[in-house]
Amino acid sequence: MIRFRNVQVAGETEAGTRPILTVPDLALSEDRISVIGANGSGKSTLLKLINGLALPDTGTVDVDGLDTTAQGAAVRRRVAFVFTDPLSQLVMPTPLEDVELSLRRQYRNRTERRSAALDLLRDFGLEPLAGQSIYQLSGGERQLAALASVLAVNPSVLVLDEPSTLLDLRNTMLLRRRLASLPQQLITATHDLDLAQDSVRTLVVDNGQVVYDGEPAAAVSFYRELAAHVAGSS
Ligand SMILES: Nc1ncnc2c1ncn2[C@@H]1O[C@H](COP(=O)(O)OP(=O)(O)OP(=O)(O)O)[C@@H](O)[C@H]1O
Repeated sequence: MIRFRNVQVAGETEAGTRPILTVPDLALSEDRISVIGANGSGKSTLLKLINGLALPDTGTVDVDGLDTTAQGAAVRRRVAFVFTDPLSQLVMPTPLEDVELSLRRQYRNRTERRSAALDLLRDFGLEPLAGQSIYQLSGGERQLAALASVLAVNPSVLVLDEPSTLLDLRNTMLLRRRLASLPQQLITATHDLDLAQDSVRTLVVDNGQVVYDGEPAAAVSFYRELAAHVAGSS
């Protein structure tokens, strides 16, 4: 269970400090949650608060009772973050080495580690590409490799920040299928309103606040009306 209490995050700008996100009280326990909203509304900030990549200026965020400020390392062992651009995630030259790096705590023995890494890559259909340079992979293959690497540490929660933005339709469908099969709790920020509906609960963030929280189809309708209203008045 993820819990936000009296959370405020402020950002420094040339004009001074301004609020970026305010979340008075939010409990996230559903296994598939999506977050939608306009550019700059605060979605990434909300996601980063869940694994301590961003810390609240006031209030607290905790995951299964672990405080993200005081117990950040323990939180990050539970909560993995998948970035939009897999190249900011993949630190090793090949998918195999990257997954092996993630597995280094679980498998001290090199042969066992390699075999476990190959098993994981096989699950993602990436075994034939295990030794390929990450720069030679397609965007979709890279995103799946980043996902495999993140899952290697056995997180209980996966936070995904616009995971399909760089993917074509086929790879987006592949990613959606792969995500649907995962046992982890998934919290996904996205501009893809189909992907947003692969969830049981959707938060709409606007101007640094959660302005709608409910069933995905209703949340998407709310967001469409909000966007149309804003576009109409500008
Ligand atoms: N460290 C920071 N200092 C100052 N402002 C920040 C900081 N981080 C984010 N912001 C600002 O806070 C607002 C929310 O940013 P955030 O990245 O959470 O939005 P988002 O909803 O994820 O946007 P997008 O859909 O474009 O990715 C933006 O106006 C951004 O410029």
